[in-house]
Amino acid sequence: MTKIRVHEYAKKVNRSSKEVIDELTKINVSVTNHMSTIDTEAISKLDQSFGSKSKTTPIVKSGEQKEVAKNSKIPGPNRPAPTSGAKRPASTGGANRPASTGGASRPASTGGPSRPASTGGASRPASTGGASRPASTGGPSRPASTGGPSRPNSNAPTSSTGGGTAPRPTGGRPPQGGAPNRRGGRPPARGINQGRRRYRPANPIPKVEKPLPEKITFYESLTVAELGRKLGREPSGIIKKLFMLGIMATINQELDEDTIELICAEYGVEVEEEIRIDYTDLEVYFEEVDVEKNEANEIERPPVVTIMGHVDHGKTTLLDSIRNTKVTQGEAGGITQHIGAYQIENKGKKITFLDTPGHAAFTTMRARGAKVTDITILVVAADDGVMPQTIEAINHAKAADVPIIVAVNKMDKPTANPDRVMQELTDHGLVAEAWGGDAIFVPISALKGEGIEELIDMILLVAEVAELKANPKIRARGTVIEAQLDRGRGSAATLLIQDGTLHVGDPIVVGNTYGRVRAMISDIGRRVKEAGPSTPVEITGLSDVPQAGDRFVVFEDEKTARQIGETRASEAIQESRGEKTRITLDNLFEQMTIGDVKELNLIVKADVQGTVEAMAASLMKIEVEGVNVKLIHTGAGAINESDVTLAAASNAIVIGFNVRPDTNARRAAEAEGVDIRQHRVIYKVIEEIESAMKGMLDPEFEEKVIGQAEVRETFVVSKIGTIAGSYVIDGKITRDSSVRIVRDNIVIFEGELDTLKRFKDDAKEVAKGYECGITIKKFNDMKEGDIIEAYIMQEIKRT
Ligand SMILES: Nc1nc2c(ncn2[C@@H]2O[C@H](COP(=O)(O)OP(=O)(O)OP(=O)(O)O)[C@@H](O)[C@H]2O)c(=O)[nH]1
Repeated sequence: MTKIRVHEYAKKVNRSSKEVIDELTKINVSVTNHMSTIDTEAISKLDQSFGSKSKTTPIVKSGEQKEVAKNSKIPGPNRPAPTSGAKRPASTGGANRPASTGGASRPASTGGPSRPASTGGASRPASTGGASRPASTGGPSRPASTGGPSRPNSNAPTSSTGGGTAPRPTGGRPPQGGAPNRRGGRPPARGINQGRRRYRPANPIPKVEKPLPEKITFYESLTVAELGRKLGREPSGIIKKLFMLGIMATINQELDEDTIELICAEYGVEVEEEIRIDYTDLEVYFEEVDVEKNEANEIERPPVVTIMGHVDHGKTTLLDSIRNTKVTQGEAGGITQHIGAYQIENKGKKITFLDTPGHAAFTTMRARGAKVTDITILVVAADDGVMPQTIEAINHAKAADVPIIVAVNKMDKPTANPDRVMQELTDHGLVAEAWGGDAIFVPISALKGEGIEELIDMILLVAEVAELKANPKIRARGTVIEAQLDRGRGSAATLLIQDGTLHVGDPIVVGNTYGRVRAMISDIGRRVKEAGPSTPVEITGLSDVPQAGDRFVVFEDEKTARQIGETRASEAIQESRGEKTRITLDNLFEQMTIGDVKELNLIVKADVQGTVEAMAASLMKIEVEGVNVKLIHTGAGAINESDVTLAAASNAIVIGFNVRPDTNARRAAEAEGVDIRQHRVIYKVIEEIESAMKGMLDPEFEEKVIGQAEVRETFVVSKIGTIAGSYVIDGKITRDSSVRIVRDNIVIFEGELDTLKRFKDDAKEVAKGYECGITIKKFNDMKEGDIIEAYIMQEIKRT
């Protein structure tokens, strides 16, 4: 036998390594620890000493095992040396033993065949291994194996006994035979093992818990299992803790931030929520500017001014007046371009004016998250005073936290009463400096150009106080002021650069579209190569038409711009689809007829954003017997495939004003059966939509003339009235028809037929070529020659 290690031997004899070491010490074999090797001599000595004290296998508590234990005390010659690698296959234990008789019925064990050595049952050969005892021995046929642990060194059977030649008899014993013994046990045999340490391979090793991390991070939420993994703890432990906190959770339950914090606090672990930046969110780049503001590179930037005020108070006149006095003076030869904003220069300082007066545009932009305006000019006509839209404008400016300069206009008018304006504005929190407040009031006459200089001075003053700064050295970012589809140039968008400098050729993402700045045109129609902060420029080169108020950001390279642009575009489609699902009804018309709510979903596309808004406003005003118009999507630009997809899913009609569907859209519309209406005149759109809406109304009735009869004679009968003796000249006259009396091509009466008779009998109907007597409800003035036109109201579907 070759050398084996102490622990291997210990395992073999079911002893602890320590016991073996002690025994070795007793027999003067020096070993250091359980890994020390022992030689054959030592092994045989140990065999001898352990042979008499050998344990049974504790795991197998069957009678058989006990028997083995007994047998093991008798080192028989046939006891196999514990060298075999034969594993003990799993089995049902003493299945082959007779249950009822237990050991008693068995022949004396001593007469049995060779037994395995002290390894007990474990060393018994497998029944199929040919190592079993020969059946002829008449010995108790032991179960081949009992499910004991496989023992690497368990003995090979004593093949000398002829094992393997005869199959092990199994049939003779009831399969469950071992069970009662197992349960009932054999106390005496069991006693053998009393007081001995047992080998318990199944003993759970006390788990050493991993040290807790100092800190964990998470993004948005974690499931119990994920939190367990992060903490290095079993989910069951976390579930228990949650339970103690009154939260019933399962392993896959998502835990919110608070719960995660609570659990981590229980473990004394710090938590931090990860912040992931969504690089497709353009706002990120605006915030980035704030964070990365390099003051050294910052320069003063022109203020961006919006003019607001009540209708007819002179906003447009003021904008024109400023533009005319300042732009044309400074930029000789320039041709004013209406690109949605313009810049003036005064005493070396620039001011940018947004060209769309009124707070609607201002608010639209703000609603899109764009803060563009630095200063608001509130135009109040001195002869009219504060009006509803003046108040609205004040509120909008206040909500946006934009300083207000009051331009008291029409001062040239004899009826001008600036004091009244001041007085009225005081009620709205605008107290003039002269009255102890801090609101700036400038009396002007937009028409005559008076007071414009002072107004501009005030704008510059307010701008100075506001310390408006920007860094021209960074990549440009800002907001779309206007966008439209230009026939020759494609998508054209006026951008207001709010930070950085925009160059021709810059890769840019604008709203949900992207591209490369192909050309830039200034507000005076000049081609420019670059534009700095607060400058409005019209650019071309975008893949689609963005919307007013969309943000734009220039990227380092075109690839990034394209990726971000495309992602944003597809996300926008997803979003609109999501919204559409909420408002979409599988069958709009059906829903309308059954349901109380009647809605017509519309998608409006036009060449210019302004037209889109105008159309949207007109469409929203349409009222056809309680049917509501719902604009599910609007935009400037050609009707594209995504519009059609949206329409198809939401049962919407697509209206194109001055725009046509592109090829893909046309194909999709055909495939999906989407109705695209194209128009060039707004009222036509409205008219068509109205008729479309009528198609959704409850069924309408239409008059259908079914026949005509000519009055040939009249009879006046008391109690009945006038009977018209008539001849049906066309179609038929039915008793339930409505009638109109036509005399000399003029309808003189409309009403109901009362009686219809053929001779003396009532008739249901009288056909062409027959005579009949007709009386009409509430009409007796029939005359010869009158035509009685019979008609019915037929249900029709209005189109
Ligand atoms: N007398 C006088 N009339 C003015 C002055 N400013 C504007 N107007 C006149 O007032 C009318 C309305 O002026 P707009 O500039 O169109 O007013 P608005 O506020 O732009 O009007 P909406 O665009 O309809 O909101 C026009 O007839 C102007 O000529 C002014 O300073 N003095």
